[in-house]
Amino acid sequence: MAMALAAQVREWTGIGQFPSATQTKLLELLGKLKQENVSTLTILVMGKAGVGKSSTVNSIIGEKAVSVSTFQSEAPRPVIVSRTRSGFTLNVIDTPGLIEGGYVNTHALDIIKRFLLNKTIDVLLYVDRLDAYRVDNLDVQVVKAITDSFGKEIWNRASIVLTHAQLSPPDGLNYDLFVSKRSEALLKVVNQGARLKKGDLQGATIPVVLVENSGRCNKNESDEKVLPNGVAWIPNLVSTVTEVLLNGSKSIHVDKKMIEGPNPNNKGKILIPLIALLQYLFIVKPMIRAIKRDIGSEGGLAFNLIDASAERKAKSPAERRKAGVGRKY
Ligand SMILES: Nc1nc2c(ncn2[C@@H]2O[C@H](COP(=O)(O)OP(=O)(O)OP(=O)(O)O)[C@@H](O)[C@H]2O)c(=O)[nH]1
Repeated sequence: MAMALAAQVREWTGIGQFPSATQTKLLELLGKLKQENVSTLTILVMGKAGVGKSSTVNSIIGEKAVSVSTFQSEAPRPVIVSRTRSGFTLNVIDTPGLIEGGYVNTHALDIIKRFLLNKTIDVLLYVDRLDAYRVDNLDVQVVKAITDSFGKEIWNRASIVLTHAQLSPPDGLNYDLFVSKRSEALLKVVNQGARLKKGDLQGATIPVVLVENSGRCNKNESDEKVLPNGVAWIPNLVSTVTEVLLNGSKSIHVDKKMIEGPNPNNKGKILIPLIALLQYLFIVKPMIRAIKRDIGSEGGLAFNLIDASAERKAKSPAERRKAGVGRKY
């Protein structure tokens, strides 16, 4: 199995597709990782369906490594894309959308968790679109599902990616203002869904990065794809990933316990037989013993009382006999 996986790791030739300015920046970042003794980077890409997860994977790798579809495929499965470059291995895991028919697709989530068994997630890219104007409870549920699966700590290793970033905000709104409003809304969703408390995050906040996967993305004079605010987004995305990786928090290792761990909603149900056993051993059994003891002693006591009153009332020997005084019980 390990050999089969190793055989799939191809040379990261896609990097050569980027304009030289982007290549230089990417190689600089890889050099920085090497300095920090990081030789593997595994990025997990998650989010709702159709938000641009697969397109973002392809943009990072620099080639059409995973298929991009307008419609969700029949049997969605996670896909790992692995590439090496001078001793460094980049793994990007694309996952199926987490929402189906207005609900969190727990089946898809289960498949993702099983796929990740024994893998270590270095960075989570939580993808959504920039050109969406509201957040709702479904967004909170997606974040909650991710948190329930991998723990709150995963948000220490996360970055929010907003696709479709080449847009003109409505009502002539300033681009940066629009971006910050949308970012705030999503950060709120993450805080709410993950129930993050003060101090839960290693850094001050989860970084938000903008992505424009379209082939029609504007370019600067160095031929790099740029956003309306002039930022060359591919090196910016990789730079943010590097910062998250080196922020001092721990990577998330997905073990058996994590994927088979009790759903927090079922915790109570699992404890029921144990509580019943403890109740039997420490409450019911001692009660039965006490009742038995009481019956025994109460019986004797009742007979003694009859004896005593009969003895007091019985005057003649006949009366005493009739009352059973002196009879052995
Ligand atoms: N204009 C624009 N279109 C995008 C962008 N990212 C993705 N798309 C388009 O959006 C559609 C869905 O993209 P995917 O990358 O398949 O989205 P996904 O999140 O992987 O979808 P599922 O696998 O179904 O969950 C495709 O038609 C893409 O071409 C973007 O940044 N800008």
